[in-house]
This record gives sequence, C-alpha cells and structure tokens, in this order.
Amino acid sequence: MIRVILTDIEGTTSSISFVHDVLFPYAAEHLPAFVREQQETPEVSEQLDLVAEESGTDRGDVEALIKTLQAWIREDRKATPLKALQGMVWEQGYQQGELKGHIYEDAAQYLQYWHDRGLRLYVYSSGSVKAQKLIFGFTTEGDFTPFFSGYFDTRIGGKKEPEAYRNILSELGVDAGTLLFLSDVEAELEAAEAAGIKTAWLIRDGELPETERFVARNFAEVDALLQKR
Ligand SMILES: CSCCC(=O)C(=O)COP(=O)(O)O
Ligand SMILES: [Mg+2]
Repeated sequence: MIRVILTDIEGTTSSISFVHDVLFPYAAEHLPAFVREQQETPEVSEQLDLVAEESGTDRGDVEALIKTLQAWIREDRKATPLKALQGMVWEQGYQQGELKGHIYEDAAQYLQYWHDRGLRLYVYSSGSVKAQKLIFGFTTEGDFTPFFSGYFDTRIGGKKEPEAYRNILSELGVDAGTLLFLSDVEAELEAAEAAGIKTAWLIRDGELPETERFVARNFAEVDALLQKR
C-alpha cells in the first residue's frame, strides 16, 4: 500500500516552460551581479569553490566563474553548486514579487487532498532544497509548503542513479513498496524502480508512449492508481 509520495517538480507538479522560460532566464540575468556582490559571503564562496573544482576554472577569477555558470545554465546542467546559487538568486525574485511559482491546478488540488488523507509527501528535484521551498511557497495558488514533510536535492544523489533512491528510502526509513515516485523523465523512473520503488510517469502534453509503465496525464489519474494499490 502506498503511504509516501515523492514528486519531481519540472514537468510533474509544474510546467517545463516556467522553469526554462522564466526561472532560468531570471537566474542568467541576475546571477552575475549577485555573485560579484556576494562572493565574499561564506554561503556563496563555498559554492564558488565547488564551481571551480567541478569545472577546472581558476577560483581567483570571478568573471571566469560567472561565464562557467552562465554556460551551465544554457546547457541545463544539473550541477549542485549552480542549483544552490540559482536558488539564492530566485529567492530575491520571489521576495520582491518578481517571481510566482507555477503549479498545475490538478497538482495543487491533489497534493492538498493526499496530505489531508494522511499520505506523506516529499519532493525530489535537481533544483536546490531552497529553490523547491520557494517554488511551492510562492505559487500563484498560495503556499504549498505545509503539505510537504521534506525535500531532497542532488546532494542525496543524481536523479538517474538508483543509489539516490536507496539513500532516500534509508533517510525516510520506509519500505520501497510503500513509496510512489512521480516524474516526467523515464530515466528517473527506471532508477527509482531499480531501487524497488513504484512509479508513475507524468506525460502532461503530446502523445502517450507505448509502455508497460503506469502513465498519467495529471494527478487525478495518479490518484486512480492509488485507489487500486
Ligand atoms: C526547484 S524549481 C527549479 C527546478 C530546476 O532547477 C531544475 O533543474 C528542474 O529539475 P527537476 O529535477 O525538477 O526536473
Ligand atoms: Mg522533471
């Protein structure tokens, strides 16, 4: 029986276009000034150390580090220090009212419903935990953070690696068979399944694939699966 739901964000609870056409351009625009101004603060400095280490860029050349970060944004690299810095930049945007998180109507409805029914809800996204709390804390529909029991980002492991899902199970202290993972990316579902976790593949637009997997157009269809299991 499913007692815990672990959900991806981009393409699952929230639109890909919000992340790619709003969040990423916002970060690309504001990150250079943010890094120049905040480079001496411990939280930013720590991330710049990691950017230098991962890219081989000279740690003393802040402009080169910014160029590396901009290139990573363009290629949608799921690098943990980039994700941490993006979260800090987005925080300013949400606080100033320039950004509002997107959440699909059905996701908003069912997250609340599942929470009220006693299911435990967790997020697993490549976006940093800070970024996850922001997108759900400042949505156009209100604050959804009270419905979540916890958040995981790439510090627990990459989303296409079975080890990450084993780490999540161990952190949560639950059996694999009680957890349902929701994502729009098949490679993420395969990794979760390799750890014994049940999955639902969210296909919000376009043609449905021919697959043995459980596929859902929206969270109402995921709920139908929950009724059966
Ligand atoms: C937390 S909102 C920003 C999401 C993000 O930065 C990203 O790369 C999307 O990753 P996901 O794992 O949610 O597909
Ligand atoms: Mg996704």
